[in-house]
Amino acid sequence: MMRRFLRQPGGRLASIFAVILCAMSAVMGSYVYSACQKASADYTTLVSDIVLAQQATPQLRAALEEGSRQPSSEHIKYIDYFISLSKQHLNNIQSSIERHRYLISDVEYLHNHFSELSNRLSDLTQQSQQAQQRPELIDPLQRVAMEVGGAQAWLYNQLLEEVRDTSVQQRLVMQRLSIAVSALLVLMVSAAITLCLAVIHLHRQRNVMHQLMLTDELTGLYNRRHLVNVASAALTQALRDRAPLSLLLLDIDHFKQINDTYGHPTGDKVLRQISKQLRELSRPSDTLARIGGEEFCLLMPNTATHDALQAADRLRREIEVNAMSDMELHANPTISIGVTTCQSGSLTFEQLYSFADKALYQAKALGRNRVESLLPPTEPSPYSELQAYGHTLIRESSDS
Ligand SMILES: Nc1nc2c(ncn2[C@@H]2O[C@H](COP(=O)(O)OP(=O)(O)OP(=O)(O)O)[C@@H](O)[C@H]2O)c(=O)[nH]1
Repeated sequence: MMRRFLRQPGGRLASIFAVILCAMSAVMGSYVYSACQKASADYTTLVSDIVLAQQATPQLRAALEEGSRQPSSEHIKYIDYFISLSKQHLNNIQSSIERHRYLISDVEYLHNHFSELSNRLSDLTQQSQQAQQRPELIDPLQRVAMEVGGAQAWLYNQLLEEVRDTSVQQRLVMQRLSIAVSALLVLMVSAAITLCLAVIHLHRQRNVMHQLMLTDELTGLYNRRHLVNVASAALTQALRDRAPLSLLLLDIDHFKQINDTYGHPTGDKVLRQISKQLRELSRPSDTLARIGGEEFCLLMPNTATHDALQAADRLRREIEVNAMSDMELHANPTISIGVTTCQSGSLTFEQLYSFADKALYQAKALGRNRVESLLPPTEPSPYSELQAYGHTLIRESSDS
């Protein structure tokens, strides 16, 4: 079923569309997922940078207190180390913010505070270097360092609040985006499924239409259009293989009487019943069609006249004996059959049909419920075979 669907151009198109939609959906889904992951990782990095920087401030304060108790160049070096550590943290945070500007909504406002703090830390470094030469300068150094530490703590608190606010907003946006993308995915997949179902439906409709075009509604047998197509191909093949091809024309006898006596619905039932029997009695390789009101045609590839006559007589007898066993008709309907054969010659279907039609006409004229044959002029005569079955061979005037 799937393979048949894919073989159709519409089916292939729908499948390609479905695959493209699914691929697009998967790409969008994974893009949103990785964007969420990246934002969360960037946020964690920035927050941990700020927390580390915040931890350096009390360490500096402790070093200053220790230094003021025992002012020595050793302690001042220690203070200097924490000042440069604070500067390093500040630089890290600045470059982290530069790299992930989207994590903070108002960067410009913080920018001035960063430059001011950076300048003050540079001044503090100079002061601590002077204090290393002159330890008595430890008090002014401590006073300024305390002020800078306060400014640092304020800035980092502000920064954390900013980052948290932005992160909450971004999480909200991401959640909405995820919902929108999920809805879009569902829509796309539904569209792809709907498209595939529509193509399958159209494909089925087309098959039904095709079937209706080739079959007869009442009996379910093939119609004349299909028979002509199959016959043309079979004649070409027969010519190529130099093989015989026979055509039987079957007509129900006195069908008008059946209609008149029992009514049209019974007539239809007779037509269906005879069709069913003809179908059961004919070979699968033969093509059986209803080509007129009560007229049928059986195309028999690879069948010589002798075999075609045998088959025709078998059909005639079966219909006469069994056709209407379950219907209350006064007498079983009978059929007359005209047979012709194309002995690997180059005939058209119309030509072949006219020979079978003439043979049928002869069968009707000779009393009905019988088989007659007529061969194309150039074909060899199966006269001796026909004698054996008690049939009459009608010869073309040109042939006799
Ligand atoms: N019930 C029914 N009758 C149909 C259908 N198609 C054609 N007929 C009838 O078939 C009858 C054919 O009548 P005729 O052509 O005179 O042939 P016949 O009565 O069989 O006589 P012979 O063929 O000479 O034996 C007509 O009455 C048509 O109305 C059909 O689909 N259903």
